Amino acid sequence: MLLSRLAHVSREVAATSARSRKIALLAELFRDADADDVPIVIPYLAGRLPQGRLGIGWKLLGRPVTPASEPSLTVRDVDARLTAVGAVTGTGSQAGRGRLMGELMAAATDVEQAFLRGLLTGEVRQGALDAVAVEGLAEATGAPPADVRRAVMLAGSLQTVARALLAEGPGALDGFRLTVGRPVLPMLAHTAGSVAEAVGKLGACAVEEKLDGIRVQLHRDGDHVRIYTRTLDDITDRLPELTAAALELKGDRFILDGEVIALDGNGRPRSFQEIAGRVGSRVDVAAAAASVPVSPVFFDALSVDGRDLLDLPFTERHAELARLVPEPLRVRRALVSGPDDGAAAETFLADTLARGHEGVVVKALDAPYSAGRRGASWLKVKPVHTLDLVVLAAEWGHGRRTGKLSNLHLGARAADGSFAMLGKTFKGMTDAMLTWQTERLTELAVEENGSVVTVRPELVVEIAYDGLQKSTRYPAGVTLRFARVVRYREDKTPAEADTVETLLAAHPEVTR
Ligand SMILES: Nc1ncnc2c1ncn2[C@@H]1O[C@H](COP(=O)(O)OP(=O)(O)OP(=O)(O)O)[C@@H](O)[C@H]1O
Repeated sequence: MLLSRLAHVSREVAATSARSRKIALLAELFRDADADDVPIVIPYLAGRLPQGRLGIGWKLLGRPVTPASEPSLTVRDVDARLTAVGAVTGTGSQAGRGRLMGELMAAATDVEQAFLRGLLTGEVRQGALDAVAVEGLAEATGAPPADVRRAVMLAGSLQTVARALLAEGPGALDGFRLTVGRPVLPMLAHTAGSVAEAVGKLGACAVEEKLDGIRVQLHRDGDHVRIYTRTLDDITDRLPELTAAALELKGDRFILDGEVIALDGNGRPRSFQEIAGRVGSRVDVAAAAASVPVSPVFFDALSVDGRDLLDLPFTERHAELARLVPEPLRVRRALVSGPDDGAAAETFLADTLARGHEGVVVKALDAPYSAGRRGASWLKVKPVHTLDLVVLAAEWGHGRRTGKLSNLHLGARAADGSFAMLGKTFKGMTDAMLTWQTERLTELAVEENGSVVTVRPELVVEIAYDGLQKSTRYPAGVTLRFARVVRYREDKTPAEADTVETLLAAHPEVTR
């Protein structure tokens, strides 16, 4: 497929607000795409690079190049050329990269150049596009949209499903069933302001401890155990304790969902940083396991003995979990019959906080498992408000912070897929964090204007704040009070950052 086709469709999709028109445009595009174009076309449409990071900064893109008069570049050419730019390293690499980028831009028409600039600086990012693309794909291939959606949920990737559908037709969907050994995206939670609000919304529910560790999905098939993160990375080799624990359980074919945590000598949870460090360390696993031993705590069962449990109500999935997993390895919970029983939920929250955990997750008893979605039937309640925001820019620091990128510009997702700036912060950063963020943000830089460095919106940072206040200076009409950095969330993509809409909904006192 020619890049020019994609660039024009991308422009038209962005320009129309009608969902049905977007779907029709994408369906036409998919009809013309080869299965091998898909791994490039889908991320490009959403404004993502299949290579992830390329470190192509604004300096390389800054120079204008006369555009080609006729389109000739295919999407696969462009992808290969960008991979080549990313591969140039070492002394003189900046000049080498500049030359390759110049050649690419010279081969592109003006519409293609604009598309590539947007792609490389993160501006074409269209957050809400994946859902529309699923519909477009269904229309192009004659597959039922609901079946495509479920296949995407189970495959954890639109690209994988699109490629199979375009190559083999609707029959390819049979290959995407819940299977032990193939991870699925985990179900996520919405936020509620209080336990009373959560119980009021859900009625009969389980109130569970919210453990501040790392989400894990554990697959066991006989003696084979695999462990995946919420981004579906395989971390089996880093957590030998989990494999051992899985082999002790009663069943021999299952998929469980849970959290890995570490406890100190007094049985209180160790910090998230210690667990993250442990899970992130690949080198001397035995030494890491000796200094920070971890254990799993499970809260859901997705498949048992080859039976897919996803559509069963939580009560039934939990009964299966309880059959396989002994109580000490299950999350602590209280069953609450509804709002009249709210005091029991409050007591459980207070007790959970006293034991050092960060809050609770309130779960509807009758709800299915919505893999890959932020289901309305899981509501988390934490006393400290935090938001996951995207770093849009950073300012060079002064004094002790000279040479470091310090003051962060923070954005939440807006309805159109762009990011709306909510405010700035230079608080809460450790020295190690400053060094790390300076390095990462420099790689992501797209423009430098005075002391402000604009970056590709890729880094997600967790921010604590004391409240919202009205502000005419910021696009959403509000700004954060006393925002401070808690930690970077490298396990989250910008598409998972909090939205302006949910933020405003959580603060009716400001928007009234
Ligand atoms: N009992 C539990 N049930 C479900 N998730 C739990 C539970 N205990 C801890 N968690 C963790 O909480 C997360 C659910 O919150 P959410 O979906 O908003 O993700 P999150 O943004 O990572 O949450 P946060 O940033 O508040 O930790 C899960 O991904 C999981 O890692």
